Amino acid sequence: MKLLTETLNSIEPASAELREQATRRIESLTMPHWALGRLLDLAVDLAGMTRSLEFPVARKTVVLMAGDHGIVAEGVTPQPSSVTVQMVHNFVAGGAGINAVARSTGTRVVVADLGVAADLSDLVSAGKIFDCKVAPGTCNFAKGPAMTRLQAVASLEAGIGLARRLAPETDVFGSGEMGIGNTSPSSAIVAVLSRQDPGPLVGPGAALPQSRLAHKAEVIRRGIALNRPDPADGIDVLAKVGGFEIGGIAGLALGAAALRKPMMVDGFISSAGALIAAAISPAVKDYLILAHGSSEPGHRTMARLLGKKPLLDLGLHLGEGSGAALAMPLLDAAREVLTGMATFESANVTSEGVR
Ligand SMILES: Cc1cc2ncn([C@H]3O[C@H](COP(=O)(O)O)[C@@H](O)[C@H]3O)c2cc1C
Ligand SMILES: O=C(O)c1cccnc1
Repeated sequence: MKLLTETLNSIEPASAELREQATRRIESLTMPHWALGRLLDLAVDLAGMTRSLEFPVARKTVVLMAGDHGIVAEGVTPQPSSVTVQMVHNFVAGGAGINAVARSTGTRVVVADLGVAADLSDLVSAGKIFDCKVAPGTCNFAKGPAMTRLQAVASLEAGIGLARRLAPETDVFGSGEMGIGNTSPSSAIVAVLSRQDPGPLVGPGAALPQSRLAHKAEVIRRGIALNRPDPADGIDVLAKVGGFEIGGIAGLALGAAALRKPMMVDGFISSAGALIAAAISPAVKDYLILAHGSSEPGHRTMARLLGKKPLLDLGLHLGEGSGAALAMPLLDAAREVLTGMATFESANVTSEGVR
């Protein structure tokens, strides 16, 4: 609890002064007013987060958190839990979607076991993954809480610990996850925090047939009614209906914000983690960038709660951090625009009629 408290105490809002300076600089650059659109909004955001007009974004790290879910016993996903550990081996071997996308954008991928229901000691002792296992899978939240409050705090602190450990070699964090069944806790989290029925927020996840969606929604509805998570208490929501990797993502977001570093939020599950972080500390939102709009239906509500517009809209619904890795080059473009463009004055271009 000490690490969490200390982290929460050191999160400050982004700098309004640096946002203002970035805006003034952009208005002096040789283009019609705000002609690079949301790339410029991104540049302003990054200046405010990092307190620098020359914000560093070169070193990008997606932290891929893995965990299993007791709710899988309710038939809410077409896949068996064993796919989680199989995919962890695939990530380490470089063969997954995230590995391919990350290679193409110069993004490093690190894998952490937050709660996989399998023995991963071989990969841990080989230094291939971080061992942050809270427990081998959550409990079934249709029958009781997914985890204890202590475990929820442990998962948050594991994420904070990863942010701190990776910070010396990271300018921008990205969130990623793997955990069969994890669209169900994510749907529960957005339902609780938006105070809505889960029905319209629930989607197919990893290809659950349309005919099973009503069942998935009903399981989640029952889990919420049974556990009665308190929407005003993010740790309680995480403990009652969350997941260990979701707690890890929330912790990563808190840790990054405390370090004044941006975190690129991936899709549906990562946004659930971001929502938990924001429920615990609203100022964390200043340090979050929403990479893309997931095709999972509840994601629009998540984006609204986070107060963010996704950068990309490509129909992605893979997770793993793939959308976060894909959006990373936009940060380089934002930096280059702010630092590399000429001003009207320096290039001797008239700004008449532009401002
Ligand atoms: C082979 C495979 C690779 C994946 N990579 C990410 N996910 C994604 O699908 C899972 C969530 O969907 P649900 O809640 O329906 O189980 C998560 O592991 C998520 O990362 C995958 C799923 C599968 C099957
Ligand atoms: O948007 C996502 O992150 C997502 C959606 C479905 C399944 N897995 C991940």
